[in-house]
Amino acid sequence: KVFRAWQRRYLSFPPGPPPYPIIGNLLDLPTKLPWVTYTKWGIQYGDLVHISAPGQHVVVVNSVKTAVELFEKRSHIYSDRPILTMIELLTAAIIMATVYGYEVQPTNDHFVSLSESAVKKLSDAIFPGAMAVDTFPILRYLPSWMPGADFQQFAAEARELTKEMQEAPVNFVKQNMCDGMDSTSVVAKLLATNRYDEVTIQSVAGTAYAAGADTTVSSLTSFCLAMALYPEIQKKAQTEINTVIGTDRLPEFEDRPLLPYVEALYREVMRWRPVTPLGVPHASTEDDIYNGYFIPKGTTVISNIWAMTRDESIYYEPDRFNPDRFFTADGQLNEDATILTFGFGQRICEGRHHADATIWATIVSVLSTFNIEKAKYATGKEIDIDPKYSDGLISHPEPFACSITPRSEMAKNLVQATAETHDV
Ligand code: HEM
Repeated sequence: KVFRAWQRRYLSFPPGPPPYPIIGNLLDLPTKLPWVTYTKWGIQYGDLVHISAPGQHVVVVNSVKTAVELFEKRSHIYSDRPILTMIELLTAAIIMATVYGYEVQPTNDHFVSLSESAVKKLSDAIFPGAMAVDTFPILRYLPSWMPGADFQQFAAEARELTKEMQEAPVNFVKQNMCDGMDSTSVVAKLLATNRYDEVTIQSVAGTAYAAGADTTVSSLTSFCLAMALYPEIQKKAQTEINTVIGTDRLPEFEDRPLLPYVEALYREVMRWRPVTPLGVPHASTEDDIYNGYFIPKGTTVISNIWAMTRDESIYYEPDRFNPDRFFTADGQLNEDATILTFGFGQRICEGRHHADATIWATIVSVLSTFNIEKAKYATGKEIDIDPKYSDGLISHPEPFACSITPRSEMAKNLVQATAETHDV
């Protein structure tokens, strides 16, 4: 105890922007694209940046090396999750396709819209500074009509959305089971065992869906964006696929080792625009000293994956989409195969193998069958793309115009068959 008191008194926190009395760095906390500000602070203050708000210590980790030191080598300390008042106000977890045996409609799907709205609410609320109520938990007791208490309204809406998102698809599965149409989906199997209560099943299924769907879509949209912006890279990958696979079948997982350029392109999609630029916050469960700095128990520890993927000592011209950076001088794939956007240590993404397989399979299938290009005005002039990304836990490219056209007979037949199935 005495030693701990000594530590607290004589060791300093890691460097960071100077705090004001009482409110700490409250006014410095960025709410828009926070990873950009954190990256600038990283350049100014170093690998580990400390910021504070009343009752809250936050440490931002800006390099892979420090992330490995804290989240992996000291995983017994840095593997908890912070309790955010705002998230508590929303109810815990979110939700939903293999899980429910439900075939999503090609457009305007009700369940998908429900979950997108609820995930967006959660995503907007998770980082320090996003919600004043996280900094001053006492604000939760403000009546909802008070000025400044609009988060109450936000929380009420999010709670309602989350509840509906969790309940609606499980009810759909129950109906299908009654009609004898579903015994294979995860939810149907869990319901059939009679071992778990329905709310638990709703939460588990919802969490898997929420964690997986939006993230994967964001990566694949970034892939389309990169292909529209870098046609020569798309061509190079297509040439590799044509040479190795030909044009009369789709690539399969067994072909993966034979397609190194596609592999590098996949790694570059995940690096160029990391879906989770600030990971998901961890929290420390013990006081710790790192490099002579004091990190108190309960600190929120943020992995600045954006900064790690912009590290110019590893990734030359980091904003350029360039799969060649993953090759050695003698043309072999290099060892940089870790996808940083899946996070670190004990809390690393549970669904990373699933995501890796889904994203790779979609990328290689699209490359083999379609051309993605900038869209054109009626005059034939190309429509410029100025790719902006959204805020929040999961960052998405904002909508952009592009043209997707079948490039092989096989693709044309596929498009025709899909159009007939969906009557479009
Ligand atoms: C591009 C796709 C994906 C990305 C970028 C992604 C990213 C992440 C990140 C950054 C974390 C937190 C890691 C950390 O705390 O350091 C995480 C956790 C998690 N992910 Fe993913 N994820 C993706 C897809 C999926 C999929 C497909 C599933 C499920 C099928 C999934 C399930 C989970 C779960 C359950 C956790 C919580 C792990 C824990 O807290 O212990 N994720 N993911």
